[in-house]
Amino acid sequence: MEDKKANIIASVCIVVLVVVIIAARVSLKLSKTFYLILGVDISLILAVICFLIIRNRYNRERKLLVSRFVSEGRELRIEYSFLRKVAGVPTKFKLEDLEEATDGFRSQIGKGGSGAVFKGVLKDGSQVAVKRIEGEEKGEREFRSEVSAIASVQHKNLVRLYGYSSASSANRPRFLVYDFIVNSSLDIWIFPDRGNRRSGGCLTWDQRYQVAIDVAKALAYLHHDCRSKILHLDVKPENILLDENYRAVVTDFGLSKLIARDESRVLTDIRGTRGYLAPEWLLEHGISEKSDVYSYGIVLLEMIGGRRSISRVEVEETRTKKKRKKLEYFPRIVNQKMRERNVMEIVDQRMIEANEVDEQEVMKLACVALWCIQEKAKSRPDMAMVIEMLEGRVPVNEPPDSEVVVVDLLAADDDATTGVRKVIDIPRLQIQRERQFRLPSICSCSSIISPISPR
Ligand SMILES: Nc1ncnc2c1ncn2[C@@H]1O[C@H](COP(=O)(O)OP(=O)(O)OP(=O)(O)O)[C@@H](O)[C@H]1O
Repeated sequence: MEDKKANIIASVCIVVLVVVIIAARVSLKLSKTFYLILGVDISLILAVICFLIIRNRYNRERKLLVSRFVSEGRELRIEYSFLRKVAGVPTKFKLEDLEEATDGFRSQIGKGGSGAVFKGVLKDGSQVAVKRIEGEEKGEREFRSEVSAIASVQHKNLVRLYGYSSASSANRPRFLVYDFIVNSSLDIWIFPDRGNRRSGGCLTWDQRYQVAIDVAKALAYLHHDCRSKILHLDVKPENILLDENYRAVVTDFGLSKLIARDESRVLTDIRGTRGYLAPEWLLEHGISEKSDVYSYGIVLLEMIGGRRSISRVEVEETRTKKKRKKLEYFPRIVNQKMRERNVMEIVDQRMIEANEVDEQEVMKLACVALWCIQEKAKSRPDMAMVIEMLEGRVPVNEPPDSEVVVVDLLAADDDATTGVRKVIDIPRLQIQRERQFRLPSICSCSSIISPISPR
């Protein structure tokens, strides 16, 4: 616009000067004054033409420079976003992007303690799982620990955090965007259909064994190979996703804790899911990576048996013949059967029927699991050692005859039998020594932690 204006003014000036020359020629003939006016006019016309040439050249160069900067900037931005992707740096999404990706949060694929999870497709075609984190204070804490823990980790058995969207105001939900893992979580592949939770099918023995190794590798990486030690603190089948090849991908870092490499224990508020909690949450001073090892041990047992570590079974009273529900602690049964050399009796019946189970491997997995759930944290192996044992590079000895504490065995509600996380309230828990729960052998269950009052 500016250019056009200047060109018009210059052209008008030239025309005026030419008109002046013509008028002077007509009125003054070839007099001295005419030549003077002609000289001045020609100099002015030349000056205007020079000005136009210089100005246009300057403008052309400026435009070239600007367009070069713009294209370089675009290239830089593309390169930067590529590098972010390669380095795994999470992207910050706008709420509208996520609304568009999830078609207005329509297809819910799961629901956890912190909020619902939706399936979505991003503009570049990537399939994602969008987790909506609700709750003001708790939501913010979970959001922060999840982003800080997972943003810095890269491992094929850990879910990739694609991005996030933080709340614009305090009471609005936050979002975490993960890679979509097609086969959902392990629980639906190992526990038979439970009415409220659909069953995905029955994972084969080989697949279960592989999942055990994959999860061990993910945890070993978090515990030993990251700049800070990362404690997951919520290891359970619901937080182990299965990809298209039924390989495990550990997710949900909402409760995780980063601790310095040289810190061996850390004091923190009690968190996790009933049924998977290590006894040191209440019995010792602080927790450590061995608390994850404990939860992992419970998951191993659940994979072998195709049942929760704590379940309600119906029993008939011998005297009254009345039916009543009783809580059964699976690790205790595993221990007994192992001692009696009847380990195949604890295996998921569906795998036995398919005739696909290797007894030696069952023995090995059960022993590793019982090592992992030892009462004393220091008696448990670390995750690196678990991998060595599972992959057969280190022999697995029979676990020692030590006490194992059952956390929440007498919980009044059903949480421990469903894997649903509940905030655990310490003042409402007490530790009791219950003789009738003493196990006869390797894994003796002598302490019960139960709520003082039912919820
Ligand atoms: N990345 C993902 N890809 C596919 N499905 C997912 C993904 N993340 C979560 N899900 C599904 O959503 C469910 C809920 O996940 P979420 O992590 O919110 O809750 P949870 O682990 O069950 O409970 P809590 O958060 O209380 O421990 C999972 O069990 C799984 O079925």
